[in-house]
Amino acid sequence: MAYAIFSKFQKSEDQIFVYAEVIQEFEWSVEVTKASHQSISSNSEARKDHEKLVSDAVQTIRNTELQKVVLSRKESVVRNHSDIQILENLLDSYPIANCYFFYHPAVGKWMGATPETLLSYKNGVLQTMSLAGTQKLQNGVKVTWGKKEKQEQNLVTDFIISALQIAGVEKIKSGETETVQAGNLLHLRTQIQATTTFYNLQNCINELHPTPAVCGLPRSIALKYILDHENYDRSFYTGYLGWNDPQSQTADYYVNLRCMELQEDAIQLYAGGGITAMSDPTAEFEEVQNKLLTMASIV
Ligand SMILES: C=C(O[C@@H]1C=C(C(=O)O)C=C[C@H]1O)C(=O)O
Repeated sequence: MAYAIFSKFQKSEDQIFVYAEVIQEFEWSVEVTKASHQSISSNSEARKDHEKLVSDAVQTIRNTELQKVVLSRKESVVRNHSDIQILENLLDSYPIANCYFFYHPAVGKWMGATPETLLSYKNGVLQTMSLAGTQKLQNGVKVTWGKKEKQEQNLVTDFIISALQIAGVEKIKSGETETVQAGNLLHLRTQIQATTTFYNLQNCINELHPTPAVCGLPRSIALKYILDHENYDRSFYTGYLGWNDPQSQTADYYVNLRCMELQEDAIQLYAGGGITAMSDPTAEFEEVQNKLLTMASIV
């Protein structure tokens, strides 16, 4: 029987498994979104806090063995639409992302449009990706990437390859690094594939998650840094979600990014970015604002 999984950022916390008695497929024809185009308030307190968080991390990276850490924040915005309208806006606005709506009484309601595959599996082939580095899409402007973005994405690629090796997969191949679009943002992506058995997938996920695209390097030090400094609970943000079907031996898991938690009157938005020795606190705050905006504009 197929089942869906919704997992928190921290592996030690509860995971939600939902067994699927019925799987229904439907087609969605994309329409021009009726979204509210709400903007994110760039309140000076939030800016000051995030810039301080980033500059402290840059100092730590320069002076210790920490190489990269992903730092994030949560922002509450007013809800203007019903759950279903927000889901429609999401599907209309991000047709090439992996859009989801997850509801469970123990968890509440979460939605997202994630650009990042943690792992997908079909016909004995596992696919994953290294996704990092962010810039705003500017129509008509040739895309170039700075040293900071290339280096931070490279760290993720190297980590993924070694995690897969530890998980005992075979025939690891990585593609060219390319620029991909996610809403109004661009990222650097390298696709990576390998062969393995269906029964080794959980082991692969355990090695991969959390990748340095959402945590950092070295992983245990970055994780401790996040828990000690971020000052809020990421909950399901930067966790993973997806489904798994032992019968057809297929699986699809995504990293929970560009996501939100839906409450009665408010929506909690979550976003972050990778910090390295080369990070500029002002630019990092703007990057997080741009990511938050992908969701704020449709709720
Ligand atoms: C952490 C997030 O995104 C991740 C971090 C990125 C970056 O630092 O440039 C880019 C894509 C994602 O791997 C997020 O969207 O909240």
